[in-house]
Amino acid sequence: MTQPNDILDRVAATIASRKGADPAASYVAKLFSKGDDAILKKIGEEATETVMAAKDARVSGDGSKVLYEVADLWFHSLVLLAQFDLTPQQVLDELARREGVSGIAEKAARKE
Ligand SMILES: N=c1c2ncn([C@@H]3O[C@H](COP(=O)(O)OP(=O)(O)OP(=O)(O)O)[C@@H](O)[C@H]3O)c2ncn1[C@@H]1O[C@H](COP(=O)(O)O)[C@@H](O)[C@H]1O
Repeated sequence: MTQPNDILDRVAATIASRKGADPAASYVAKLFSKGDDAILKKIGEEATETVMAAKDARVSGDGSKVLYEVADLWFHSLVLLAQFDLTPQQVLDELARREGVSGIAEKAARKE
Protein backbone atom coordinates (compact mmCIF):
# COMPACT_ATOMS: atom_id res chain seq x y z
CA MET A 1 0.00 0.00 0.00
CA THR A 2 1.19 3.53 -0.79
CA GLN A 3 2.51 5.28 2.31
CA PRO A 4 0.80 8.68 2.83
CA ASN A 5 4.06 10.64 3.12
CA ASP A 6 5.40 9.07 -0.08
CA ILE A 7 2.55 10.19 -2.31
CA LEU A 8 2.20 13.61 -0.66
CA ASP A 9 5.95 14.20 -0.99
CA ARG A 10 6.04 12.99 -4.60
CA VAL A 11 3.10 15.14 -5.71
CA ALA A 12 4.50 18.12 -3.77
CA ALA A 13 7.87 17.67 -5.50
CA THR A 14 6.15 17.56 -8.92
CA ILE A 15 4.15 20.67 -8.02
CA ALA A 16 7.30 22.54 -6.88
CA SER A 17 9.04 21.58 -10.13
CA ARG A 18 6.26 23.35 -12.08
CA LYS A 19 7.26 26.80 -10.77
CA GLY A 20 8.36 28.74 -13.84
CA ALA A 21 7.37 25.88 -16.18
CA ASP A 22 5.32 26.33 -19.36
CA PRO A 23 1.69 27.15 -18.48
CA ALA A 24 0.58 25.65 -21.78
CA ALA A 25 2.01 22.26 -20.84
CA SER A 26 1.12 22.04 -17.15
CA TYR A 27 -2.07 22.74 -15.17
CA VAL A 28 0.00 23.54 -12.06
CA ALA A 29 2.31 25.89 -13.97
CA LYS A 30 -0.80 27.64 -15.31
CA LEU A 31 -2.13 28.10 -11.75
CA PHE A 32 1.24 29.45 -10.54
CA SER A 33 1.41 31.86 -13.49
CA LYS A 34 -2.00 33.27 -12.54
CA GLY A 35 -0.97 33.81 -8.91
CA ASP A 36 -2.56 33.75 -5.45
CA ASP A 37 -6.13 34.65 -6.44
CA ALA A 38 -6.42 31.82 -9.00
CA ILE A 39 -5.14 29.26 -6.49
CA LEU A 40 -7.43 30.56 -3.74
CA LYS A 41 -10.41 30.50 -6.13
CA LYS A 42 -9.75 26.80 -6.79
CA ILE A 43 -9.50 26.08 -3.05
CA GLY A 44 -12.87 27.79 -2.52
CA GLU A 45 -14.44 25.88 -5.43
CA GLU A 46 -13.11 22.51 -4.31
CA ALA A 47 -14.19 23.12 -0.70
CA THR A 48 -17.69 23.98 -1.90
CA GLU A 49 -17.78 20.93 -4.20
CA THR A 50 -16.74 18.77 -1.21
CA VAL A 51 -19.64 20.13 0.83
CA MET A 52 -22.08 19.50 -2.03
CA ALA A 53 -20.74 15.96 -2.60
CA ALA A 54 -21.20 15.16 1.09
CA LYS A 55 -24.76 16.48 1.06
CA ASP A 56 -25.52 14.39 -2.07
CA ALA A 57 -23.87 11.33 -0.52
CA ARG A 58 -26.26 11.50 2.43
CA VAL A 59 -29.18 11.30 -0.01
CA SER A 60 -27.76 8.72 -2.44
CA GLY A 61 -25.87 6.61 0.10
CA ASP A 62 -22.83 6.68 -2.23
CA GLY A 63 -19.85 8.38 -0.59
CA SER A 64 -17.41 7.86 -3.46
CA LYS A 65 -17.85 11.38 -4.87
CA VAL A 66 -16.70 12.75 -1.49
CA LEU A 67 -13.43 10.92 -1.99
CA TYR A 68 -12.81 12.53 -5.41
CA GLU A 69 -13.68 16.01 -4.17
CA VAL A 70 -11.43 15.69 -1.11
CA ALA A 71 -8.62 14.54 -3.42
CA ASP A 72 -9.17 17.71 -5.53
CA LEU A 73 -9.16 19.81 -2.35
CA TRP A 74 -5.96 18.20 -1.02
CA PHE A 75 -4.27 18.58 -4.41
CA HIS A 76 -5.10 22.29 -4.64
CA SER A 77 -4.04 22.70 -0.99
CA LEU A 78 -0.64 21.25 -1.98
CA VAL A 79 -0.44 23.89 -4.73
CA LEU A 80 -1.26 26.59 -2.14
CA LEU A 81 1.42 25.28 0.23
CA ALA A 82 3.99 25.35 -2.60
CA GLN A 83 2.98 28.91 -3.47
CA PHE A 84 4.16 29.86 0.04
CA ASP A 85 7.21 27.55 -0.08
CA LEU A 86 5.63 25.28 2.54
CA THR A 87 5.61 21.48 2.47
CA PRO A 88 3.11 18.73 3.34
CA GLN A 89 5.62 17.51 5.93
CA GLN A 90 5.19 20.80 7.81
CA VAL A 91 1.42 20.23 7.92
CA LEU A 92 1.96 16.65 9.10
CA ASP A 93 4.35 17.95 11.77
CA GLU A 94 1.68 20.40 12.95
CA LEU A 95 -0.90 17.58 13.14
CA ALA A 96 1.62 15.47 15.07
CA ARG A 97 2.21 18.38 17.45
CA ARG A 98 -1.55 18.54 18.09
CA GLU A 99 -1.93 14.77 18.48
CA GLY A 100 -3.60 13.86 21.75
CA VAL A 101 -4.59 17.45 22.57
CA SER A 102 -8.38 17.58 22.81
CA GLY A 103 -9.95 20.31 20.66
CA ILE A 104 -12.24 21.16 23.56
CA ALA A 105 -9.31 21.51 26.01
CA GLU A 106 -7.29 23.53 23.48
CA LYS A 107 -10.17 25.96 22.89
CA ALA A 108 -10.75 26.36 26.63
CA ALA A 109 -7.03 27.13 27.16
CA ARG A 110 -7.25 29.85 24.47
CA LYS A 111 -10.01 31.62 26.40
CA GLU A 112 -8.05 31.82 29.66
N1 LIG B 1 -3.42 15.53 -8.67
C1 LIG B 1 -3.54 16.32 -9.60
C2 LIG B 1 -4.82 16.85 -9.96
N2 LIG B 1 -6.04 16.68 -9.42
C3 LIG B 1 -6.88 17.45 -10.14
N3 LIG B 1 -6.21 18.09 -11.12
C4 LIG B 1 -6.73 19.03 -12.13
O1 LIG B 1 -7.36 20.11 -11.49
C5 LIG B 1 -8.18 20.77 -12.46
C6 LIG B 1 -9.35 21.42 -11.78
O2 LIG B 1 -10.34 20.49 -11.57
P1 LIG B 1 -11.88 20.87 -11.84
O3 LIG B 1 -12.66 19.68 -11.42
O4 LIG B 1 -12.21 22.15 -11.16
O5 LIG B 1 -11.91 21.00 -13.44
P2 LIG B 1 -12.07 22.24 -14.40
O6 LIG B 1 -13.41 22.84 -14.23
O7 LIG B 1 -11.71 21.73 -15.77
O8 LIG B 1 -10.94 23.28 -13.89
P3 LIG B 1 -10.66 24.81 -14.28
O9 LIG B 1 -10.35 24.84 -15.75
O10 LIG B 1 -11.88 25.60 -13.88
O11 LIG B 1 -9.46 25.17 -13.43
C7 LIG B 1 -8.48 19.74 -13.55
O12 LIG B 1 -7.81 20.16 -14.74
C8 LIG B 1 -7.85 18.46 -13.00
O13 LIG B 1 -7.28 17.65 -14.03
C9 LIG B 1 -4.92 17.75 -11.04
N4 LIG B 1 -3.83 18.13 -11.78
C10 LIG B 1 -2.62 17.62 -11.45
N5 LIG B 1 -2.44 16.75 -10.38
C11 LIG B 1 -1.07 16.29 -10.00
O14 LIG B 1 -0.15 17.32 -10.36
C12 LIG B 1 0.85 16.79 -11.21
C13 LIG B 1 1.32 17.87 -12.17
O15 LIG B 1 0.27 18.24 -13.06
P4 LIG B 1 0.60 19.17 -14.34
O16 LIG B 1 1.18 20.42 -13.80
O17 LIG B 1 -0.70 19.40 -15.06
O18 LIG B 1 1.58 18.42 -15.18
C14 LIG B 1 0.18 15.59 -11.90
O19 LIG B 1 1.14 14.65 -12.34
C15 LIG B 1 -0.65 15.02 -10.75
O20 LIG B 1 0.16 14.26 -9.86
